[in-house]
Amino acid sequence: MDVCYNLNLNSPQTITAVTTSRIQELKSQKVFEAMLSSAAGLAIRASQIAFALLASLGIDGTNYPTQTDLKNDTSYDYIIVGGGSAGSVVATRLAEDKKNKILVLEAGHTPPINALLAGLFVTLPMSYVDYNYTSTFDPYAAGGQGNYTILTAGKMLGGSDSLNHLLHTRGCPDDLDRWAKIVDDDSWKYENFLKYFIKSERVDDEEIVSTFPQYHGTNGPMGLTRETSDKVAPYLASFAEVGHPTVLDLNANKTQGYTQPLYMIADKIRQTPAKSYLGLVKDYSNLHISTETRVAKVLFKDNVAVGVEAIYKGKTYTLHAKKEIILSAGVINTPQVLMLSGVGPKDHLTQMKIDVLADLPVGKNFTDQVATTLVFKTKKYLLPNPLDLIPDPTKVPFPVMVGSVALSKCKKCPDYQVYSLLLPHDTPQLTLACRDTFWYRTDICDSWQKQVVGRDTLYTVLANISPRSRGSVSLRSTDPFDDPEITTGYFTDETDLKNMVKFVKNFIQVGKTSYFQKVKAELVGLDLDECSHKNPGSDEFWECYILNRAISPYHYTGTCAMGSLVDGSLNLLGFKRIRVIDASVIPEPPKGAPNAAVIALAEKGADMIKSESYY
Ligand SMILES: Cc1cc2nc3c(=O)[nH]c(=O)nc-3n(C[C@H](O)[C@H](O)[C@H](O)COP(=O)(O)OP(=O)(O)OC[C@H]3O[C@@H](n4cnc5c(N)ncnc54)[C@H](O)[C@@H]3O)c2cc1C
Repeated sequence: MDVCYNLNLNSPQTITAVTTSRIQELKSQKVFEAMLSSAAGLAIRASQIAFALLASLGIDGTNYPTQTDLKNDTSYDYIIVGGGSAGSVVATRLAEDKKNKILVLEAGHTPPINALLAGLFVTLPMSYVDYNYTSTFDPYAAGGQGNYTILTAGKMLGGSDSLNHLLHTRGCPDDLDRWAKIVDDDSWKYENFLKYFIKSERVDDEEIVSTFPQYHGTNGPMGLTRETSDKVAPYLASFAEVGHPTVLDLNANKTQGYTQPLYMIADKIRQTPAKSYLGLVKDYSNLHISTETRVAKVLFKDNVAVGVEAIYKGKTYTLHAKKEIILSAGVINTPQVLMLSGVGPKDHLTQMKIDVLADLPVGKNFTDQVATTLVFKTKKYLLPNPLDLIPDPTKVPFPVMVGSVALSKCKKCPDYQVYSLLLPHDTPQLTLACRDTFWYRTDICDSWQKQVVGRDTLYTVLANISPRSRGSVSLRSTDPFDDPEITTGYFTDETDLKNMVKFVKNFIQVGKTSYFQKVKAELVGLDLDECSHKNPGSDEFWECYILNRAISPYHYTGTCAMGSLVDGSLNLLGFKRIRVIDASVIPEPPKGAPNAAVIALAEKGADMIKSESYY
């Protein structure tokens, strides 16, 4: 078997063998070698090593609850599987009531210190705090990544929130109203759900709070700060010139327009539920957390969930839940745990030789807001000489704009969302975005980098926030440590490709505005070999471009969807004392990045648990 190398920060041996197919592919494309030989790669590696050393000194340890000593056959009131975005919120809210004895089982580690520093987010993927998942072979929509889509997922307390891109976007009120209809439960309607967004937030921006007091919270655990950079002003004006207004906040009464992002950062620290929520209860004696502990399966007695089987350092523990088990292992792993427990599609479980407890569509409906990238180069004009910049690890290292756009002015909700980064000329920033954040092939990133020498760049990730295509998560084997099989399903519904072409054409109109003309803006990277036979600018060309430059923005949802797998109270259908509370229950994605909705959903989930008679 071919083996490639990945830096493992947790281990004294910094090189570990990793074997997923895409990572093998990356090796064959010499990404890692290129990283090691380039200035950008060296910078990443140097900071990974530096922060590994800090982490190994335990400098970050005080931010989180201490490790519990697992004992076989112990009983708890609630067992939470996965201490990620949702699991941390539920654990905190339940632990606040000291009568509850809570156990959180988290497969990953305590986050390293670079997970708390926004400017270092690029150092986290492909390290030991990432599952390093890849899709199944996909020559149709994953060409730009070497035929396997990279599907980053956080493997640490705080889950994917501990390594995500920090953008706080709630989506559109209509999202919640649709979910309410799906489960026929008005408590999910936006007007009733808004309180959970508010409860989770501590917005540190006077202008937003004073303009929209009815929409925002100022006392919640998740601190939020708005980026304010004067560098983006001419760009915002350009988007306004083509009909997309500049707004103060996309999370209040307006959900369309361009704005500067509200980041999950406060007091210079990344806000993750692991730190911001669990940190509040970290010293409570009723909260028990075991990291590096993989839940293999849920144990049922008849149709009642009574415990879990978990593996810590090679030893298997049986742990009992007197009241409930809450599955919060995320869109990829919650279905894995359920299927290993005998709950899933009958044919698939039978094929895997797993006894079937319930035939349910677990793992179907995998949804991701598939994206593509558009790169404008502009005159070396706006941004200062990068040599004058002193990188600040507590800040996102470049100005960003978020745009939410509907193609029709009559629509209530946006159709696509963009994250536009302003990258200074002659820095490795473009390579960091292209190769080390969105994992394009090295030859693509090298070519883009060459084409922007001496020029500033507007690097835009454009996501289809209402995709119709669906993929799936299934088991590769019955080994709980084996990666599940993930098929993204990107563009399997052809409407998505047609719509994406419309979105791209709508977005690039900005190239015609007065400012873009003044700075001689020009799209780069349109000379891709795969599309050389297409007429540039035609719909066919853009379809080809999109398929060959498709990426995941890592906004997965839907594999245990409300309505088909869980009810409006997030109870697993057909079973008792078991809920799913994480992004997997979201039946249709929110019209924005999902984390804000996941955290609010977990707040609501905790309230629903508290309303049970046995609580
Ligand atoms: C690179 C990246 C960038 C992103 N950027 C943004 C952004 O800017 N804004 C935004 O809103 N959203 C963003 N997202 C998405 C957002 O972070 C996720 O939607 C959200 O974190 C999902 O929360 P969750 O609780 O469902 O799962 P997670 O937060 O992933 O938590 C699942 C947890 O369960 C643990 N686990 C898994 N299996 C087991 C098991 N068998 N036993 C025990 N524990 C287990 C995992 O280790 C993990 O800690 C991004 C995601 C990624 C990966």
